[in-house]
Amino acid sequence: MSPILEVKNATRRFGGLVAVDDVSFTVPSKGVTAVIGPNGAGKTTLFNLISGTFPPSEGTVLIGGEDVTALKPEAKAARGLVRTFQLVKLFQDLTAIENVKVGCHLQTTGGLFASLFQPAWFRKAEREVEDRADALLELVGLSRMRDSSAAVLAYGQQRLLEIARALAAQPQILLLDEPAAGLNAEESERLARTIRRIASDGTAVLLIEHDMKLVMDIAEEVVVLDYGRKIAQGTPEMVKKDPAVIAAYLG
Ligand SMILES: Nc1ncnc2c1ncn2[C@@H]1O[C@H](COP(=O)(O)OP(=O)(O)OP(=O)(O)O)[C@@H](O)[C@H]1O
Repeated sequence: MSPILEVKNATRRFGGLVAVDDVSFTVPSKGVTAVIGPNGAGKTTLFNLISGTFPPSEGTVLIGGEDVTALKPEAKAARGLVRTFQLVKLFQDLTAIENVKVGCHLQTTGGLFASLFQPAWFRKAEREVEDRADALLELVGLSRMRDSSAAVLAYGQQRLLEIARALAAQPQILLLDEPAAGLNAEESERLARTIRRIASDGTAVLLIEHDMKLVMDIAEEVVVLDYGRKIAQGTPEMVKKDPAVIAAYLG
């Protein structure tokens, strides 16, 4: 399968510190790829340079074969790469459905004129957006919280809602930053099912995760970082047995 995302020899320095050191890997256009590694291994930095928060000091990032290394997050989103954050960034005063609709509206056009005068085509488009947002709430198991404001949702529900909103932009590749952080066992299980569904529906998923069980359950491919370097890559079974990985986690 041709890769949707390619990271080639990516390096990121902060002063004298090499946070990401000559890392290369590809993400196929379907399935779940995970990046793991001990604290400070460089996972967040790698995510930031993939999503465009800042560029790598050296190396390239390609989406669908196009060099997007220097592009900002919005420009990368327009090319199909969307991310969630370790800390939830929802609109707390909006309801669950409204938050997802905001994600849909990043794509739809119409503008002020249409929203004021509501011509038939606009109302139809609005209905479609609403239906899509409802389907996404269903996917993440939040239909019953549809009209509750984001602020009253439990933390785990907010994390799932953030994923629904990211999916509303119909990304080709979804970056999830520690999606299971702070979730209880039941919520993690729901999350795992949701991520598998997303991936089997044809979106590539790249995630950073500390929860090993989740990674082992859902990832087809695992990239392991330690001190900024890629020390292993392979199936969960392979990396679990890799002596370098075991040493990194024990060390
Ligand atoms: N903006 C920055 N300025 C200076 N150093 C930084 C910056 N961001 C990260 N670092 C350093 O780069 C290294 C990698 O950090 P990073 O947050 O990417 O690791 P991580 O694998 O995501 O860690 P964790 O699992 O704890 O979130 C660390 O030593 C960190 O202190």
